[in-house]
Amino acid sequence: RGLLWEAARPLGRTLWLCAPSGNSKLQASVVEGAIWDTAGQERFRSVTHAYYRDAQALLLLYDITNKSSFDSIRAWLTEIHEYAQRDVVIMLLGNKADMSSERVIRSEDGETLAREYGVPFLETSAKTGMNVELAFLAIAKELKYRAGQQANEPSFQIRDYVESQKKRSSCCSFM
Ligand SMILES: Nc1nc2c(ncn2[C@@H]2O[C@H](COP(=O)(O)OP(=O)(O)OP(=O)(O)O)[C@@H](O)[C@H]2O)c(=O)[nH]1
Repeated sequence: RGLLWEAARPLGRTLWLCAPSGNSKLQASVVEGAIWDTAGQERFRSVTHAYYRDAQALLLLYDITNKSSFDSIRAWLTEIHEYAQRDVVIMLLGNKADMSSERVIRSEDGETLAREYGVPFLETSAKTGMNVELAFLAIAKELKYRAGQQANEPSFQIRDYVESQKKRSSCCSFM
């Protein structure tokens, strides 16, 4: 296992069932994809391009307990702008939200940065699973919308969807 294995690991495969609406006959297609976990460290930069260059979506994670991980997001966004597909779906995630006692990055700071770059934002926890499904679901809905876009179909806005679902989960979390 060399540099390439350390730079990116396959996390799993996805199967999207796409059924474009507005068709008289149901045309469902199964689209297969792959999810890769790429390394964040500087020393892998030159290698990780190869893994995200053709990606349809990128989840950009920082650690809410680690300021340098947050500070490197701007550099990643600049790099993505240079190397990734022009229409790539990007989502910013502030991970380790379960570690509130060690938090150094406020949720508002993540939101402000995301707004600046026009990307959706969520705080997540890989430990508790908080918002993990929502992040992947939002990306899947965006890609499905793009793939089957019909002329008179209402447009799907990933940022609005994430914001509405975030509100919905916080409004009902006490129930
Ligand atoms: N409490 C908590 N720990 C987490 C969470 N996500 C990851 N960790 C822990 O953080 C450590 C680093 O996780 P990794 O997934 O290796 O982090 P990474 O950013 O992918 O690291 P690189 O691959 O080196 O870029 C591990 O010990 C994980 O168990 C989380 O949401 N909450």
